[in-house]
Amino acid sequence: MYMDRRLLRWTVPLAGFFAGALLLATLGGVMTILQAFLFSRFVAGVFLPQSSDEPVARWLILLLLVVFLRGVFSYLSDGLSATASARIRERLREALFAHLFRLGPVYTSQRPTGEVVATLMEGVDALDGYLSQYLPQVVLSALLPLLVLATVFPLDPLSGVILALTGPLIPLFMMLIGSTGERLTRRQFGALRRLSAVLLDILQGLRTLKELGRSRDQAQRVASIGEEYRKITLEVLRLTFLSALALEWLGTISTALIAVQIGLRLLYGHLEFAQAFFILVIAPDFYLPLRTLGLRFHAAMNGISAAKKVFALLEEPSWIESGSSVLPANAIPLNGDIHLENLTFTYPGREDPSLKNVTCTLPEGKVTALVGKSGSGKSTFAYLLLRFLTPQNGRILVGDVPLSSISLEEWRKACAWVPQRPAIVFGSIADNLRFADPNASREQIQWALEQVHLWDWVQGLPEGLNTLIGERGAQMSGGQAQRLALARVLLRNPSFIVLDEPTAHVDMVEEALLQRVFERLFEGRTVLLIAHRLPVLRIADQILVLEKGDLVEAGNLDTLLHTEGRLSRWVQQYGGLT
Ligand SMILES: Nc1ncnc2c1ncn2[C@@H]1O[C@H](COP(=O)(O)OP(=O)(O)OP(=O)(O)O)[C@@H](O)[C@H]1O
Repeated sequence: MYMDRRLLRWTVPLAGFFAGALLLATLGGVMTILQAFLFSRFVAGVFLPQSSDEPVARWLILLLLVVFLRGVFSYLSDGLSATASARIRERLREALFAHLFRLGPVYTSQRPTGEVVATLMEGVDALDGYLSQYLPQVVLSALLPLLVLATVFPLDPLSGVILALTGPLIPLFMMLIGSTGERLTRRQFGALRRLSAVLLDILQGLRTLKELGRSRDQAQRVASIGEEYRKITLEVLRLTFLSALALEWLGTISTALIAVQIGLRLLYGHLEFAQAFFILVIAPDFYLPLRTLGLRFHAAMNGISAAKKVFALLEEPSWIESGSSVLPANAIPLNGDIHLENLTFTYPGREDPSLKNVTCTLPEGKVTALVGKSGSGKSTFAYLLLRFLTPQNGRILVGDVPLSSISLEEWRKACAWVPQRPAIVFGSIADNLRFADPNASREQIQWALEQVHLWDWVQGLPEGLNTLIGERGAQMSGGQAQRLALARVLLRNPSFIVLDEPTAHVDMVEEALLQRVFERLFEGRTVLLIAHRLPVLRIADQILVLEKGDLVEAGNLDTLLHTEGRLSRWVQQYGGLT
């Protein structure tokens, strides 16, 4: 039988639900046998003259009661397994989200978002068929036929032998088609993930694609993956229908075998009518759980393929150490100079380190700018400080305390990161600010917005702070989105800030506004400013120059400009600091 051990482990905390569902389904099975018995007695009572003194009305009332109870047991059993499945999926999704947070932005940025979303949404939902239908059915398909067999054998051993011999043909058939089914569903799920990834990428980059006139190519790309998905889905459906047909056929032939031998023996008077009729009525119910297992097998295959992807993501090793807090929380210095000592980092799968033996200090309360050509290691440097990555060699000290001994949670509270395009989530302006501090009062929010010169704008909006801003801040300009992100930083009041040149994509007016915001924001805080343009260096107290992962220059702007080095050469080559 197809089982996934890792998924089974997740069912353990809800074993009570599954046991309840199985118990109720077994009671339903007992009701099925009783129903067949009462039905055969009722029919015998109505149609056979020698049974005229049979309490027919009583059989009928009992029969109706049993049918009702069977329905109730089946409803409750389905409800319990569906609830267990929903809870497991909810917990799995929570665990996946938590793990994605642990993996951090470096991991998510190198995976297609659509693929991760498909695993989180469709992938986890695909487990439902496995958990709520297939898993209980595996047990029931062994239990219920045994129950029927135990009832039929004492009544009529010959029919019992035929049932016992034909029953295993169904699981045998399922095992034969199992590997083909598994291969096909794995391909189907893979195609679905690819389709989701491509669609999301296209939607996110639609404007660029239109500008480049490449939207038609992308439509063809979607069409070709869609076609691949259609073909594989049809193959899966063909296999599903063919196997359903074969299972029906096996069940019907086996029931017919029972019917023929019972009919003949009835004809020659070797069997009583009520007994023969009972066996005939109950025979299909012997095969039913096995056939149902066969039909649910495809849902299970889907679930197993999805489980592989879900657990692959869940077991993805993190590049971040959580850090063990050796000091009491109030004794951890979350400010002080930040020292980097011989820091080296190589991305998994890469040969060359992206940062080589870097040693420097970010002085407390000062602004350090980081410059270097694209790919020189600026983001890697920042990610190591933010602990999105853990260095393979060297260490970072905050004051005298190694960063690795500070708990990740404490450190994250002390840091703020403002990327070039900050995340503005769909929700109100207030929601976007409370992202940083869920307990922030209206006054604090107003204060933060005033500091970043957004309060007048917010007041002019019809719904003020409750105005909805779209995904990626669709109704805000780039500069306003930046300032909203800076208001969040103010609310959090961190001691260390990393900014990835926030003025890179804004006009001169906005840049001037941002400069004023920076003055207030940087006051008394240690700042690392990744600079992509030279004018921004004027704000910095210290400049670090990176080249291919090496720290090649460090000093203040005047010193570096008057030294023959990279920075002065770049200023001469690419324009001044205006
Ligand atoms: N996730 C990753 N996996 C493997 N290699 C990576 C990864 N991220 C960055 N690199 C490599 O590490 C080196 C430094 O990259 P990094 O992003 O730190 O440079 P950068 O100076 O920030 O560049 P940019 O200014 O273009 O953002 C580059 O060679 C890059 O290809």
